[in-house]
Amino acid sequence: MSPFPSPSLSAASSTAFRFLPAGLGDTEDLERYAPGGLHPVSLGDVYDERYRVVHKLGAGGFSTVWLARDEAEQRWVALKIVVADHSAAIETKHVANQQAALRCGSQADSKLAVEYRRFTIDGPNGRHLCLVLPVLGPSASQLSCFLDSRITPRLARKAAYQAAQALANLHAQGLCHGDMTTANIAFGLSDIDRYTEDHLFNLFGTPETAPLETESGEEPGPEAPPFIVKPLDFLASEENIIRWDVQLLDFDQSFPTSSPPEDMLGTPPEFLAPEVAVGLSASPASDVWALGCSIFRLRSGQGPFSSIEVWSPGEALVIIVRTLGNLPDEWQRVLFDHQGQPTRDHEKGTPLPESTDSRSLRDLVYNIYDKPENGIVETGKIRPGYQAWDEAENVPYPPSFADMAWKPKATKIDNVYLHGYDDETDELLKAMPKIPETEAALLHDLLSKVFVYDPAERITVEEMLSHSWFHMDRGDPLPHGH
Ligand SMILES: Nc1ncnc2c1ncn2[C@@H]1O[C@H](COP(=O)(O)OP(=O)(O)OP(=O)(O)O)[C@@H](O)[C@H]1O
Repeated sequence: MSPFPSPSLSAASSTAFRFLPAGLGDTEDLERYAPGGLHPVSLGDVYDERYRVVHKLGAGGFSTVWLARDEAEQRWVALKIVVADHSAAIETKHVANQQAALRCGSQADSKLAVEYRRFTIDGPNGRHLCLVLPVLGPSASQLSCFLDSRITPRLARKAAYQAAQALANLHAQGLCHGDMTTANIAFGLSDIDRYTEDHLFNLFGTPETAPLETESGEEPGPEAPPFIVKPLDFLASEENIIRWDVQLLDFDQSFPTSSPPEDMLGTPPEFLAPEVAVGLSASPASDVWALGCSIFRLRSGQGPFSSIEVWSPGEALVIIVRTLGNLPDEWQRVLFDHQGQPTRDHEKGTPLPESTDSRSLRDLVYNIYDKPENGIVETGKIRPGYQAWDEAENVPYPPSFADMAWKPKATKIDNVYLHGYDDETDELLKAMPKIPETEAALLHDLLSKVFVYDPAERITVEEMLSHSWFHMDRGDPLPHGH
């Protein structure tokens, strides 16, 4: 059990829902179609007299992102439309830093995906910042996600190296990213501008939509769109247009190394460096910690300090301590409030709870599992079958993705597909083939230089770039077509 009540869970349980789920899987938070929230976008809308919305690319905590045709330049763009409440803050807070990131990103081969331009939209829910971005493929969080999706070891090393190069590039310019997570590492697409709208629909299907309905049966007002759109799935096509290249995106939290923000970073706690979690400043070293977490997730499908119990800095520290041992003495005196945030207020704060169990970074690394040959493992045991909720989960990616990604849930162990988070799955995972020992030794060596408490002792991203784990494939040509 978590020592802190989860803010997100308690907020959700106390809120009545206005809208019925759209039944399209993972979409934006529909309740944010309200004043101050998301802009209601419909397919076919034209913004800034030139961007025609053709499909949806995704949604995040603060925005919806749309595939749009730029009629002025005859090219595809991603329109990121930020919630109204957040727009002004992003616009004013980091303009200078973003400009610096833009300058840095405009250099050839910077591996930073920076916006082409920005404008604002006035709508029923307020004024929204709208960023015009290059269209990218799936994020590393989508492609390397627990039992749903994994990337091949070779691609994991390449993507990790490129993410490290991108971060080194930023650091060399005196900037920190501030939100270095797998959600902000995205795979590129091979020349999407060569496709017409019809061609894209042939590849990925026409947009799937569902009417937006309210719990009460009343008609939604102008604050909500009439239809919700299912995001385009780049892995749903037989043709693979995803490149073996990644870019770093989202510079909303970037800052000059010389003036770190005073507030806690908005980074998901599982990527938060321990010094930041105890209330000290973010720095290039805290980016390196987050990069280490991202590298582990790229290679294994999950973060080293991820868990359903990690919602706050305090909870992240509990799992870090369980893995790396006691915090430095001074940090042990820091108190945490009931939401797991560090506080100096002795009335509101309590020390971190003592860790009762432990695990090692070494075990985490050496237990990374890989795809079995042909997606099948036979142990000789007879196991009871398991009925998946959605049989599509057990269908592997099309063959054109074979050298890039695989689905653990399409893996059969004895007669059972890998399915969910229960004791049986833990048992099934033991039968999966593990990362080769030579690679595990290198990865463990790299990560033990990253996951060091003292930021001054932590490896720099520049130093990381020469580590042998990244260069294991040196001399081996990339798979055909990459
Ligand atoms: N340039 C892009 N090209 C293609 N898809 C994109 C692009 N930018 C974002 N997306 C898609 O939109 C989703 C949301 O984007 P993003 O994570 O940047 O939003 P956000 O509101 O800043 O969210 P958060 O802060 O929660 O990460 C991403 O997961 C991705 O699927």
